[in-house]
Amino acid sequence: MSNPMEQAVGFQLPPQPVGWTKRDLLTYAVGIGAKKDDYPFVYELHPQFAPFPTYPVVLSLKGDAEDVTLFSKVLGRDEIPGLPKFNPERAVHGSMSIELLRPLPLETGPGWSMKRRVSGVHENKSGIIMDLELLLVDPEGKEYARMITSSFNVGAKTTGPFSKSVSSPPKGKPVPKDRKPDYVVTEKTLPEQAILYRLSGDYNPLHIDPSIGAKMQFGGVILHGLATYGFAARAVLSSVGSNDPQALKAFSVRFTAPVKPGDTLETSIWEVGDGPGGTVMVAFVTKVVETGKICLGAGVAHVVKKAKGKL
Ligand SMILES: CCCCCCC[C@@H](O)CC(=O)SCCNC(=O)CCNC(=O)[C@H](O)C(C)(C)COP(=O)(O)OP(=O)(O)OC[C@H]1O[C@@H](n2cnc3c(N)ncnc32)[C@H](O)[C@@H]1OP(=O)(O)O
Repeated sequence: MSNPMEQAVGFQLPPQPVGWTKRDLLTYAVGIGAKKDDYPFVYELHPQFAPFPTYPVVLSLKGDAEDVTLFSKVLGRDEIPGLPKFNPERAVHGSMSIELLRPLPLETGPGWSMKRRVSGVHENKSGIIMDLELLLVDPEGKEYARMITSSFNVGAKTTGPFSKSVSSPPKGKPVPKDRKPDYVVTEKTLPEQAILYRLSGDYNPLHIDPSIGAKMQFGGVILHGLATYGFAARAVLSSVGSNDPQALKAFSVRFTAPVKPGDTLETSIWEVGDGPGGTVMVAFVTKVVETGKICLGAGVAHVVKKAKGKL
């Protein structure tokens, strides 16, 4: 008998209304660790002010909300046929990828949305992973970003091993074992990093209520995967793309170990060849310095290489 999760693969959810303001862009920049001189992302009157390019990754949880939302209500997961009941208290973010298709505006008006479909479902010994493909479009249907986000429902089960996908994130190359990284960026997150990042729209209590992380065996609060993702994207964009907002064309990771607010993140970056459209293909990993564990693995980015200059 076929696995009931077959029905979920390719399932289209209704488009999700989304939107942002300049203030949302500034809030996101701070949530991913931008510093006081991190122009053009932290000052709206700077001549090159622009969205940090990974900004759209917040939208599947933020939607078009301007206020706090209830995390358990925004996932839309129960509408998908064939999947076992979703338990938000046993879900972690498994992976995230974004491809930027055209420059993002500084703010949106009405009519922006994300088209959404389940692009893959996988069951393994640890649980069930659902991949959701998201396409950010303006009111005329012009495409700005394509994302694949995977949620890992730890401990969920159906009839056994299963894996089916209709679309995948950009493929990378493994990090070279025979040479040192071209760049290493080390940054300490703040003990308050999660309470800052959540203001971008992910109000999952896992990142503020220590009792939830304790139940999940994390020993307390953990940082949003997408906050760590943003730290790594800043490291890659500043090293290879000279902080040019248009230089990052794709950025993809797997979340391989939890990070605690206050941990130090070390991102090791290698240029590994040509990427599509005149970009450099970049491979990277991010390590938690205090534990030595890799927290972002399978990192791949496509970046237009830029010489360092003053923005
Ligand atoms: C927008 C919607 C998003 C969803 C909502 C998210 C809301 C957020 O607020 C939540 C968060 O931000 S949580 C914080 C970020 N995420 C994390 O910290 C997770 C860190 N990773 C882990 O804990 C483990 O790797 C763990 C638990 C993921 C897996 O660990 P193990 O159980 O030890 O599994 P392992 O033995 O390593 O692998 C088993 C099989 O699973 C595959 N796999 C592992 N990691 C994967 C990943 N990240 N994505 C996809 N597949 C993955 C392995 O390949 C392996 O497969 P197989 O058995 O077929 O070989």
